[in-house]
Amino acid sequence: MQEFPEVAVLRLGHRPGRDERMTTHVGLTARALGADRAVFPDNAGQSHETVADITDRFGGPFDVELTASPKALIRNWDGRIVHLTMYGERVQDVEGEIRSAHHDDEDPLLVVVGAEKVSFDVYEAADWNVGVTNQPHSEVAGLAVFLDRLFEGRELDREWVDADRRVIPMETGKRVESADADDDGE
Ligand SMILES: C[S@@+](CC[C@H](N)C(=O)[O-])C[C@H]1O[C@@H](n2cnc3c(N)ncnc32)[C@H](O)[C@@H]1O
Repeated sequence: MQEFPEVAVLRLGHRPGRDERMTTHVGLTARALGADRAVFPDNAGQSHETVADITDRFGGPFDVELTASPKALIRNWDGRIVHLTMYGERVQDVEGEIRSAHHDDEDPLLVVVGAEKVSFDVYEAADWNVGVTNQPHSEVAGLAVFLDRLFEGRELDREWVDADRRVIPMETGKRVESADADDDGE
């Protein structure tokens, strides 16, 4: 994809046990749909491991990190912040402004998604509070639609580097090849 400043996704809040799959899926969705990095709270070690393992096998570049203080990350973020929330402005109304700012900026963009109730200081810290519909649904769905709008679909054509394996798209059936097949001239 064309080089624009970094897009990082912060998962704010993680309830061990209950949120394991959701936090993992926030990371996998961030990776698959074009973000550069995901940051999880430091009690989400299992999700961190899973996302790192998928990146090792299916390629990157993509980083996943843990933080002891997600709120400090927001407070000290040197760039713009989007907070995804059902109470926010409609994504279709603000996506153009966010995209232009991201293209013009040299600073990274932080996309924040919650788990449970998000405190008001996050709404205030955000440059944009963005709703993907104003209906309650999921952080994974909201993130996927937002990233696809931000990148205007270009993320779907992304090339993956340092992958061990590659899925070959098929009309029917499942085919996964070793990425080394290219090196062997196959
Ligand atoms: C299950 S919801 C919990 C939200 C919680 N009720 C609150 O008031 O913050 C978890 C996260 O999903 C995301 N989310 C849910 N619905 C959304 C929507 N319509 N648009 C954007 N993000 C949404 C938000 O990031 C939210 O923090």
